Amino acid sequence: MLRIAVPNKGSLSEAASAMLREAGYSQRREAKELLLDDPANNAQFVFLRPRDIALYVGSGTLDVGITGRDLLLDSRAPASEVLPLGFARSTFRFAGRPGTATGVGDLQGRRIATSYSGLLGKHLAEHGVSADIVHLDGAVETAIALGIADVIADVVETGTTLRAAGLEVFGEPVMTSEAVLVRRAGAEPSPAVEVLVRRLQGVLVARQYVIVDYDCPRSLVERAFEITPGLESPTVSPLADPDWVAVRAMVRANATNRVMDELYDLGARAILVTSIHACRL
Ligand SMILES: Nc1ncnc2c1ncn2[C@@H]1O[C@H](COP(=O)(O)OP(=O)(O)OP(=O)(O)O)[C@@H](O)[C@H]1O
Ligand SMILES: O=P(O)(O)OC[C@H]1O[C@H](OP(=O)(O)OP(=O)(O)O)[C@H](O)[C@@H]1O
Ligand SMILES: [Mg+2]
Repeated sequence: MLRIAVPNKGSLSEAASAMLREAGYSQRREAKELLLDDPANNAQFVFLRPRDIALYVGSGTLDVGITGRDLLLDSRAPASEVLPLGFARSTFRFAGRPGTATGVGDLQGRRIATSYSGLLGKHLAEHGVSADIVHLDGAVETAIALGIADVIADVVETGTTLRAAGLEVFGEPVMTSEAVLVRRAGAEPSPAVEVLVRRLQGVLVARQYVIVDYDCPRSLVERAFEITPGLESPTVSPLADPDWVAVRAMVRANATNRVMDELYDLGARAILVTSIHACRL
């Protein structure tokens, strides 16, 4: 049986369960459930703090888990990323009151508040900077106003929290993060994990791509293929009119309208866009 760690609360929790549900697995209905058996898929889900997931997976207690890339690195657990999952995207950055510092090189001897001491410590060491790390559980942005830190290192998404605290980012981002599927480093290949990965990849593709169908004059197909090359190559079917063909190709969902405009301008007609419910590439 495959044992899968899933975040029980926080930014990752709902999106992780939604993705697993889309991939055909059972997910809990009650936020307090800690364990969920999914006999149809020979799987068991264990709902844990996202910060602890890499530890359970790295120790081999659980087979795979969903956590944040930043949490994985912060944990220093012997687990590695198998598949990026495309949600909970964020950057990990330094911030302070305007004018405090311009980069990591200015942080020698300063007090830096963070919930990611492992990640920050490694970054400072890589830059030869010795600073005083103040470890906090959350609400790190308030630490400067309360006088216990000079700068912070924290997760930034929209920047709203920083602005509200009167802080500005400085220097290069320490890292970019998103939700990731993790496995014990060096784990043996496992058919059950491969099925999970293929299913999750199918969800990612179904979310990121649409199918475009259109009719195209035969004389223009080469130029139409440049607009819709598809993943491997577009499907072409004959039409009753020998001068026209029907074309079908996968297109990035965020390019849908640009592609439709370009096809129309080229001379394609009856351009239809359909969402993908599920797929295996
Ligand atoms: N505002 C955000 N936008 C995107 N990702 C975020 C955001 N806040 C946290 N994350 C990501 O969520 C993961 C942290 O999850 P965790 O549940 O520990 O913290 P949280 O979402 O801040 O929850 P809480 O603070 O309620 O405990 C990290 O991978 C982090 O990058
Ligand atoms: O750039 P933003 O879109 O504002 O998002 C970033 C904020 O979101 C998270 O905080 P959360 O609400 O989880 O509170 P916490 O600091 O207590 O973890 C994170 O720790 C940042 O504070
Ligand atoms: Mg938080």
